Amino acid sequence: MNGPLPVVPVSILTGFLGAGKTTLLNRLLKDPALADTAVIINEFGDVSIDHLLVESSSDGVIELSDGCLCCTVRGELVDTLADLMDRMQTGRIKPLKRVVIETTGLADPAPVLQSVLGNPVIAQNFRLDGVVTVVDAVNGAQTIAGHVEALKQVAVADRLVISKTGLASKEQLDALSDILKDLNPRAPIIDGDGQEAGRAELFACGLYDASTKVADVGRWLQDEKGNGHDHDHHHGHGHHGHHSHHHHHDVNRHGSDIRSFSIVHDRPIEPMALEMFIDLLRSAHGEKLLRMKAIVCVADRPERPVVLHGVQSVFHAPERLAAWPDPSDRRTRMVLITKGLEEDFVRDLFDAFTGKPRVDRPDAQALTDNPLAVLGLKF
Ligand SMILES: Nc1nc2c(ncn2[C@@H]2O[C@H](COP(=O)(O)OP(=O)(O)OP(=O)(O)O)[C@@H](O)[C@H]2O)c(=O)[nH]1
Repeated sequence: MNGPLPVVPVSILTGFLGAGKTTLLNRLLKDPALADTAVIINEFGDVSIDHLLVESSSDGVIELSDGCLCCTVRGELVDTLADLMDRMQTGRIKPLKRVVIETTGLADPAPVLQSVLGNPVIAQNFRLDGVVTVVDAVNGAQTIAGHVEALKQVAVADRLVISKTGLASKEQLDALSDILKDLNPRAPIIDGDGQEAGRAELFACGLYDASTKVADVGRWLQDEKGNGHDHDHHHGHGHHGHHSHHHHHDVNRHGSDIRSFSIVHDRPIEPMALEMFIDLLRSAHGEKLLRMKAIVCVADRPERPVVLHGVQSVFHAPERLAAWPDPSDRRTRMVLITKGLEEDFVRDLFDAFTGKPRVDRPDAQALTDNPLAVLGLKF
């Protein structure tokens, strides 16, 4: 007869939108020491792209449905962990050595931590091993100043990984390190490009201990106690699919002007049109574009999709994949998270460049001649 299964360590990988969580995770999953790890990812938006981009040799990637882990999907996280335990106990999956939960970039980590720490059933089988927070070297300081979630993500961390160090100046890096040390004096700061960030040990933090963090962390966790998943938990992500209609908007959670939406397009897009669409969006509204993630069918090589990542005004170099992750679905999918930028505006812009005729909107030529036309400005 088998004895009880060992308690499985759970790591939380967090960090603001586009900080580099999935990139780090992909690197870490190559470490053989992380075989038998289940990865739970949670993505904003009704069209998911992340699961296509997490490279895992096994089918150990579990995607939580649309919504944010710290709000609507919190109950689903508890159910997923319970289900994993059930599958291990009944021998349907091999015993797991670790579970990694990658949160959405807007997740407030306190309720996520509380789900693992505070649920009696979960606590019998899983223990919170640590929180690894990725901070973007270029946008980090500004993001922490502008978004309370980013600040909390830093404060609760056991380890802080600075990503994109190669894109930042020494001054930027020094200033960011000072901010991080202020918010979380005990967490080691790790260079995301270094060897240490790519090894399984990054996750082995020891039992999570809120008392080693700044005093606020204990209070946040305390505040979350009693906030069960079926409560009337307010949030303000706005329009992300079927969850949004029965939720109140709470500016304290994520800001009422934050929107998440997606664009799906089923014809290949001309490279020039794509470039102009991105260029106009970025140059006119970069600061309102918190995140853009896309897998695009480009007309020059429709069999090899292009992956695009925008993080505020920074657009990373596009990547051509060798093939479609799921060959049966070659549609362009784009997920955007914006702050103070309306969905209709972005859709109109996209339609203008992809040739959808609209009588009442400027077309691509009009926009290229006069980009301000799209702003709806009248002179
Ligand atoms: N140059 C450079 N680019 C990076 C680094 N880390 C991430 N990126 C790029 O940043 C973009 C966003 O990276 P992701 O790993 O998708 O970020 P994420 O935090 O998972 O994003 P969300 O899940 O949307 O919040 C991608 O284009 C990455 O290639 C880094 O260390 N250096």
